[in-house]
Amino acid sequence: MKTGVVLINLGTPASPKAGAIRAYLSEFLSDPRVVEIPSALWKVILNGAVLPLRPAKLAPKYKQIWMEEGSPLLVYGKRLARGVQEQLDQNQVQATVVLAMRYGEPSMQQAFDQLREAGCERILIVPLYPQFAASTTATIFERTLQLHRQARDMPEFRFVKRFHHLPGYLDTLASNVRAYWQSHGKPQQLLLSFHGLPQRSVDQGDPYLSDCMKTAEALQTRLAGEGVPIDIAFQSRFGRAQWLGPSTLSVLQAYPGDNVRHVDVLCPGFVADCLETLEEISIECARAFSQAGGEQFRYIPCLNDDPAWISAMAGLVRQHIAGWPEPNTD
Ligand SMILES: C=CC1=C(C)c2cc3[nH]c(cc4nc(cc5[nH]c(cc1n2)c(C)c5CCC(=O)O)C(CCC(=O)O)=C4C)c(C)c3C=C
Ligand SMILES: [Fe+2]
Ligand SMILES: [Fe+2]
Repeated sequence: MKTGVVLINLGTPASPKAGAIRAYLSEFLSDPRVVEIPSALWKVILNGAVLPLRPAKLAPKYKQIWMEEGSPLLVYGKRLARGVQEQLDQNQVQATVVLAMRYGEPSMQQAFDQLREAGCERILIVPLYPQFAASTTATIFERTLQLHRQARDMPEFRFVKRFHHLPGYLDTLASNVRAYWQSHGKPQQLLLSFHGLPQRSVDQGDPYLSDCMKTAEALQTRLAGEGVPIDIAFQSRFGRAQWLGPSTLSVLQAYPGDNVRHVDVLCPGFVADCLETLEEISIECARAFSQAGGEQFRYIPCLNDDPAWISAMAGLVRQHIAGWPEPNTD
């Protein structure tokens, strides 16, 4: 019985131009799991203000972070999928690994077509989000079934809900921070910045905040011997509703007033660098910190294509596909 593995991240525009950004944002922000205000009202705001204005503002930002091979989120995703495939092959684990994006390309539909053509009857879905949120992880689960709504014959699915507790994920993050400090020296403060979420989602039972806090505690435990204080904050607020706080920007702007002038920022909720880390944190937040009197701002990169992270992901995949019973094909 053939097994397929789909590693799925959020998605990113096909090019750093306004037209491609508009197409991507339109698909992303039309997902009712992402923006939960009444759909008739949201359609007016999305088509009347967000889609006409935001792409032009984002285009120069995407251009600044674009790599030779494409958008960083996609480039690192491809490297991760290739690395996981190599590790499974080396260990004689028979599975086909593909990368997909929830919005844009390579699409989830393309991934399922590829796995169906390869004859995969079991599919493991791995959202590339360590912490569960309905707006990121659940929408991938839902889309998986939606894309098979017309199917007369379906594969078996397994869904990985989250992996914030995975030792290989936490250990690699902690050892990267330690290695960074060994090469560059320690800061006065380490700030863990997670992507934000509307406060309402958490009040309604989304476990995202709790997952982020558990991740932060596990990193604090691993880095306790270093003597660097650790704070937690939430970035990338979108829209006017109240989002989880404190906001990364406000924390960074307040540090110099409290005599914290050397800060390192790590974004443990992103497994790959992207617009939110390379532009919002490394450029915008760095500038705001300096304008508030900060002296040294350093951004510690995401796990990206780190070999230890690729091994951790391959291990997670192996754990999930081991012991998956052969379906009765009689
Ligand atoms: C890591 C987890 C993420 C959560 C949780 C999340 C929630 C969330 N995001 C938006 C709106 C936007 N996010 C945007 C970019 C973006 N978001 C994530 C991850 C999470 N989002 C990533 C990895 C990226 C980067 C994509 C890239 O191309 O590099 C954007 C687009 C950029 C912008 O316009 O600022 C928006 C919009 C909402 C509303 C939300 C929860 C409700
Ligand atoms: Fe986001
Ligand atoms: Fe952002």
